[in-house]
Amino acid sequence: MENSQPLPEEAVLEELQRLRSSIDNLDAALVHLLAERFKCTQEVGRLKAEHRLPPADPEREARQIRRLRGLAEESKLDPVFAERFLNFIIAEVVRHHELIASSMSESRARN
Ligand SMILES: O=C(O)C(=O)C[C@]1(C(=O)O)C=C[C@@H](O)C=C1
Repeated sequence: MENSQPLPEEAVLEELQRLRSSIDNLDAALVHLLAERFKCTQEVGRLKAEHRLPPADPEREARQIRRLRGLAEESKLDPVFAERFLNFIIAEVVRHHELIASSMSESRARN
């Protein structure tokens, strides 16, 4: 900020520490949320494999992206970033679904 007085060094460090402590809490929340999301998607993967449904559902993905972009805009988050982030997660989920499907089809072939 151009017109503000420089903060004394100790106060700067305290402010940095305060912000980093919030960032650490938020990062922990993100990890917990992602872990819960992956628990759900693993169940979806098993259900899809059991019923021989395709791992990816592009129409569902298009709806999710549209919805998330809208939420991002409302929250002043870059919608391009939100879309990339969701695509990154979904790509990993689809990879898990494919692994579940191939291990299920191998075990079907053995029995
Ligand atoms: O909803 C599904 O069908 C899922 O498999 C979950 C999920 C997701 O991670 O949200 C992953 C892959 C699909 O292409 C769509 C969505």
